[in-house]
Amino acid sequence: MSTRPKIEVENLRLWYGTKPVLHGLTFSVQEGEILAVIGPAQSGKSSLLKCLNRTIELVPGARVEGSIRIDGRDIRQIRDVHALRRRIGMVTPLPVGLPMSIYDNVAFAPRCAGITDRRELDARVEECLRQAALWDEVKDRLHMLGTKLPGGQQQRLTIARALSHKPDILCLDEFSIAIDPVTTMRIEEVLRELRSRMTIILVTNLTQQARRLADRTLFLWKGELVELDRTEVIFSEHPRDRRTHEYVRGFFG
Ligand SMILES: Nc1ncnc2c1ncn2[C@@H]1O[C@H](COP(=O)(O)OP(=O)(O)OP(=O)(O)O)[C@@H](O)[C@H]1O
Repeated sequence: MSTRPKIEVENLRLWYGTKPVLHGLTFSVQEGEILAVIGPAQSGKSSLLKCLNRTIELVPGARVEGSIRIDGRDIRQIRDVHALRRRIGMVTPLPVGLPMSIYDNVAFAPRCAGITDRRELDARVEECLRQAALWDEVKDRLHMLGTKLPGGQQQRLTIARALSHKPDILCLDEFSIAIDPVTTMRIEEVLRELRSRMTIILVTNLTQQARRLADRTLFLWKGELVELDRTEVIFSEHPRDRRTHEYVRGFFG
């Protein structure tokens, strides 16, 4: 992990209509680290991810204050919002396969980016499916409908699609909610492999998943950043805040 901040969030506030949801978050994410964001339901974890890729702008009535910088640049100043979103791969809780073949699911973004050469596309599809630990299972049926895959494979296909943009940041929102423990472990291995190449933000209700994977863990509670520290500190007997201790021990959630 480098010590260069990839993402710098400063005094980030969010409202849906008049309802305050994020209350002035300030933190940074280092290049090449896995940062876990944990917290009970409705704490604002998914909303935070939406602020990062500016999809929050698609939510009627949402208002954002404060700043987010990626590689030192304020994301509000990025004119081409689609270019920003391509840099940030997003994996949602339930797999969202496009109604097309496995191959086309992964080739979709590169084609949109203008790649037409078949060999280049083949190579990109294979690379992304390998990175998502899915290649060996699907290489002989790439032209099968992606949505026909079982849930765990579909979620890995979603990851392959997120990687097909060649993002330098990968955000995962409760990626294991609909998949079995064995597939979850495989994807966790994939994330450990990917961390050397990209910065990863992992939103999870599973505190033990954060403990297994994250370099640092941020505890969000009712839109407030309660504590951010190295994961072993957050899960130790003595995190800084009593609420962190109670949450990770399962006293509330
Ligand atoms: N589009 C929306 N319009 C209005 N309120 C919303 C919207 N999306 C989320 N909220 C509210 O914002 C708050 C934070 O929700 P968010 O989904 O960000 O939390 P979360 O920590 O990701 O929760 P969960 O773990 O249940 O997914 C909740 O009170 C939720 O009801």
